[in-house]
Amino acid sequence: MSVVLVVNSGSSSVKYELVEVDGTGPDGEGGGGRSLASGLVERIGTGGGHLRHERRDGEGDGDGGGRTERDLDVPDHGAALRAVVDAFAQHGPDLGEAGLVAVGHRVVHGGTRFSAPVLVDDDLERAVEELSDLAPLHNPANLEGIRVARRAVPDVPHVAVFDTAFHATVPPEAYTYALDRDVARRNGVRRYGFHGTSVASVVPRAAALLGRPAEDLAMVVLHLGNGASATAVLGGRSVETSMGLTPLEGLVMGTRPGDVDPGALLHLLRAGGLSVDELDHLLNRGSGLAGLAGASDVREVVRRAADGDADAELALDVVAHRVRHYLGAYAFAMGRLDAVVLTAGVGENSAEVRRRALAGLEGFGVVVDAGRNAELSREARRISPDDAPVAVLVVPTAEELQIARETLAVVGA
Ligand SMILES: Nc1ncnc2c1ncn2[C@@H]1O[C@H](COP(=O)(O)OP(=O)(O)O)[C@@H](O)[C@H]1O
Ligand SMILES: CC(=O)OP(=O)(O)O
Ligand SMILES: [Mg+2]
Repeated sequence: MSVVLVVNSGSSSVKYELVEVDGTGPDGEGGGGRSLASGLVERIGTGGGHLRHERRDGEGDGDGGGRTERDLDVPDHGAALRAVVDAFAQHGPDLGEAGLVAVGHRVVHGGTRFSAPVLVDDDLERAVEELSDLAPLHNPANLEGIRVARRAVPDVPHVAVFDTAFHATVPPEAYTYALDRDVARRNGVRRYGFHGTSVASVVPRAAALLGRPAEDLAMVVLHLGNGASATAVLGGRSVETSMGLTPLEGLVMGTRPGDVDPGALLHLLRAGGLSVDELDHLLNRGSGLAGLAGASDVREVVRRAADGDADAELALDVVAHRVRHYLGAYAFAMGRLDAVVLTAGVGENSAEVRRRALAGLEGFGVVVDAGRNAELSREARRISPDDAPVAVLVVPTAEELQIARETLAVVGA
């Protein structure tokens, strides 16, 4: 039994989990994990942050058993991480007594240098910083998390687990952009892909649900959260993915547009009068659902659409249209399709987005059973009819457990 603290710093949130891992077998299969505590700091940098801390080790304080919630000011990810450390100190479990063997950190961009998890040191911190330009919503947050956590928990090794790593198997024809090859090479312009740890965590669960080895399966994994991506997974390996050099490409997201004609960006710079920084802000924070419908949270957009808001209605249709675009492309890229796997905040919870995205695909064997789709469940499950040619599965992402396992593999505990 080994206890690992996992820190998942996202664009506007920090998720964390204290996991007891039993066994470190092959990726995704080996041993399960028991969550001792987990939590979330959200709405970072908005002036109205919120912390939820939950302990599941049977201990606990206050009326809500092991659950504590409070609003607090979290101007940045450093402050969020300090709040997390405080929450453990105040409400437990005590990190000093938990038998912690390592801290695992999600790092979004690993560039070409990191295709596997590595120990954190000052050099790694510098590398994460240098890649910040390519993941401005994520790498700076990841780095702040690492810095605060290293100071707060200095006695155990810290490990960085990269979103990009799982996509190291994508072949050259899929990661190469058809730019001038010298310009592209000099500037390191190629597809990397992200959300890889999440995808790696759902593939074995999907295979188990189907009762077939992942090696035999062609799946498209739709990670639909605040960021969103599609990944073609053939024989258990990533062969194509929708995010690119940066986490801007591909599907429509909470505040990011996904694919846009690059000519439109030149036009905005030249004729639209935007500065580079304004364009950066537009693409990373002012587009996607927020840009189309005025709200980045799918729950809010679905509410507005139900109330007859035409912008919200169109936004959901654009989201669905782009999902189908990638689904079709990846089925053809793989030459077959056994399963569509939905995961992350939206994929796991929004029956409405699932319904819209997969509507009208019966001719290709993709069918969603309305009753199964509407069921509220936290379990991995099938939402297609049992006899449909393509299985449609909802599988909760186990990003934190996956990071814990990969962290343990690095520290050899
Ligand atoms: N019950 C729900 N119904 C619909 N959408 C939900 C629900 N819960 C969460 N979401 C959506 O999930 C998104 C967050 O997904 P998540 O995977 O946690 O993103 P991230 O890791 O990028 O912060 C929210 O923006 C929200 O739109
Ligand atoms: C890479 C990425 O977009 O991550 P997230 O969905 O956590 O923002
Ligand atoms: Mg996420």
